[in-house]
Amino acid sequence: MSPDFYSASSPLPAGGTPHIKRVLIMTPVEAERDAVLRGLAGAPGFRVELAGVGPVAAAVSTTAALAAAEYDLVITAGIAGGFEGRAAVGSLVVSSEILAADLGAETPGGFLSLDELGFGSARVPVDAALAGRVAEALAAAGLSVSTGPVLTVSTVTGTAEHALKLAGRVPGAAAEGMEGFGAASAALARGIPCLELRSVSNAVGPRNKAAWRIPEALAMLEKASSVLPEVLL
Ligand SMILES: O=C(O)c1cccc(C(=O)CC[C@H]2O[C@@H](n3cnc4c(=O)[nH]cnc43)[C@H](O)[C@@H]2O)c1
Repeated sequence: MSPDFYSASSPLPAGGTPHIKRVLIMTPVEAERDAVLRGLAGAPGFRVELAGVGPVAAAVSTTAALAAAEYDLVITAGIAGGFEGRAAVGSLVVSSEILAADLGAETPGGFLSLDELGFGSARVPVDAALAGRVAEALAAAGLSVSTGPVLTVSTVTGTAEHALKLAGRVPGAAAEGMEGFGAASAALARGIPCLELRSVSNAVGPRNKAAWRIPEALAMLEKASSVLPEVLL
């Protein structure tokens, strides 16, 4: 998708998205759900559900939510790690694709993804036009946003070496979370488009609890959520 970084001067296409009437937003935990709900401020057409933490919990809970009601779009929304040079702490990331970065096999020659192994796919595509519209709307609201692949991992990255490995494995990797691929796989199974919206609370890399900015990331997630009704519905 181009451009990868959006500015407030990017043109915003007018109106919502005609075929989207009901949006399911999955958040890992309550604090993220509450931030999204505050941002939506009761806008009709949205339902916010808890995904749980990790890809399996997200897949199971999203599958259940999609069985209970009809939706036209599934969004995973929450805080995340941002890759250096791609998504700074305090900024937002809209997924250009959603992938399970650690689903594959380690070999003496390096990591092989599920796709390379021939066992299916560890990637769920995202509608580029939709992701672009959302990113442009967030930028037009004055928020700092980039687009790029959002990685789903089962283990939070905790070293610079592993962060570099992931960035090398996925060119343009923007953010790392733990739920997107699970929710996206549930949506894909029903033929429903999906998106991931992440608010960066920490850098992907060496563990540094003092540098986490969780309240700020939740505040940014709330602001981002307030933009969704005008751009999606
Ligand atoms: O203990 C740690 O070092 C640590 C560092 C970052 C995040 C965690 C979590 O347990 C939070 C998991 C939760 O938040 C999302 N999240 C936030 N930052 C990241 C990250 O850098 N990498 C992966 N996931 C992250 C995630 O989606 C979960 O919902 C612990």
